[in-house]
Amino acid sequence: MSGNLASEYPSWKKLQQLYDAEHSKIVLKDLFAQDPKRFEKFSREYNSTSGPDVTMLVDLSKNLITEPVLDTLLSLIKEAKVEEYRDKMFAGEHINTSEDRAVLHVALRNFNDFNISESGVDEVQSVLNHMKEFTEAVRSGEWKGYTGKTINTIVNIGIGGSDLGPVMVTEALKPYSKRDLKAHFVSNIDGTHIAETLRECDPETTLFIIASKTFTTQETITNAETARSWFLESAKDKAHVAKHFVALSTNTKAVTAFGISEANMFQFWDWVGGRYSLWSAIGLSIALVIGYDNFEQLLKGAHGMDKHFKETPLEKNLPVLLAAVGIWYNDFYGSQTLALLPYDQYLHKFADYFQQGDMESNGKSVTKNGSKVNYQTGPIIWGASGTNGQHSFYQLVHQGTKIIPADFIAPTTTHNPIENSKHHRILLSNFFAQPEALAFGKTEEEVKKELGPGASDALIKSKIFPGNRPSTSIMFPLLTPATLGALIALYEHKIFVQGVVWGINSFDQMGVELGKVLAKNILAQLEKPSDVVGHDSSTTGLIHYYQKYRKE
Ligand SMILES: O=P(O)(O)OC[C@H]1O[C@@H](O)[C@H](O)[C@@H](O)[C@@H]1O
Repeated sequence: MSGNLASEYPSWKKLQQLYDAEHSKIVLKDLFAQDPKRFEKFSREYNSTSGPDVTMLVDLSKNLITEPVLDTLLSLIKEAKVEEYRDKMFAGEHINTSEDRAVLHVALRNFNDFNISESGVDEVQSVLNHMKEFTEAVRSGEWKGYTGKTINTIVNIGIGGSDLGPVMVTEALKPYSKRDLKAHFVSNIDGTHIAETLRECDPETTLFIIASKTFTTQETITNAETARSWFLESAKDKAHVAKHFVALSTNTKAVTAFGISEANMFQFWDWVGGRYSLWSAIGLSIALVIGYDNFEQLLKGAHGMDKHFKETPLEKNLPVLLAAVGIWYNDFYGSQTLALLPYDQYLHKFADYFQQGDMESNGKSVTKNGSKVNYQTGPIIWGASGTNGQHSFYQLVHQGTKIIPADFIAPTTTHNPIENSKHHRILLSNFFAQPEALAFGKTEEEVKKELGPGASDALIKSKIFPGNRPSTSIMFPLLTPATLGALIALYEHKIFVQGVVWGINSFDQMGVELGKVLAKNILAQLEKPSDVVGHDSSTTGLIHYYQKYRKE
């Protein structure tokens, strides 16, 4: 994050030479045949050294790497001063230079371990205490709605980082949830989202959580106002809002102007980036759903990974290793994407979550110094939970023209061992088989043997799997709150390492602003065709079409 161009580091040049000279010789089938210890060499086991016990296996051996490649990637990470910038982050230095802010999501899950001095850090525990007290009051039924009934439904209204984390985590930790507390998440400005949600809510028993760091986001404020009007249609008296609306925000003024009292506001700080905010008050819906103690386990699991990231040498450091292989594909193999493929239904929102986490962080093309990069930065993140993806897009992953690095993620044990864990054994057999098929493929000879004499050449060719397609496999015993915390933190720090190497600022999001400004301008012009000025003919034509056919 020095702002240097990555391509100017000596190791970058060496990697390019290695790629040019070696990549055609990096053939997984041969590498495994030549080295019976390849798995031992390229896999790492993580065991937490603080907080709850978390263990995780990260197997990098099915990646297109050799020891010289990995060593050079680690040298690149050293040359980019990742360790120095990591320490700056943990020390609260303002590494988000364009916004002059510290980047301290790690302080939200620190529990007084690392010494971090930045204003607000000393308030973290008191907000956690407030969250604990509140969640316990709601979950126990002590917190009553305006007619004296207990709360049985929560609606989190937020978007981006104020939505995706809570959605992903509440889904992932469903086994720990209070099943009689229904949770909804409204994000989209499309009125359908709030309208369909409100149809399932009773104003007497619903709690709205307005989650917005800035409390100015158009979607969230509009949805929150709609929810308040809907609520007041029944409750009538504005004084009842206090029992049914709470806010999670850094903006006290806007929260109180909305009509939510400060007592019902859960604060956080400008050093918490939206896409890193599930650990903050933004996690209130998570704490309500899984209980405060489980929420704390999530934080502690993440802290364990923070400690690992901060204290482990590069060659054993999991976020660093994931970042290293990602750079190798992204910048030398020319891969455009990274597929996140959890073989765990509870993680079905994991890829959605890291779409924002990774793409909003590293989707940049100028360095911190303002130089245009001459290499690829953040990958396109996508994915689906196994085995659904297998019956949809895996065809392209196996036999298409692109190299698609993929992370396969699975628990050894399921929360739902139904039918004697039969489902889980089938699921995991697929989890083991897919990376194997990707890596080793199927040769022409094997296809011929299988088809027997007389098979047409075209049929034979269509059944060949080229193999040598890379993947990383991540396993852990069970998807517990602490394990999930560690897994999320693993990817957060991977993103950090890559951002530092690429010299970009992973913590601003200037690219989301332009469209918002244009939309505001257009909104004021939608009334009549003569108001539509200052656009290209396409945009004008589209707005005119809308004006001609709309019915309101
Ligand atoms: O929490 P807020 O302020 O409403 O912001 C929501 C989202 O707003 C988007 O514009 C930002 O790109 C995201 O990073 C952010 O998470």
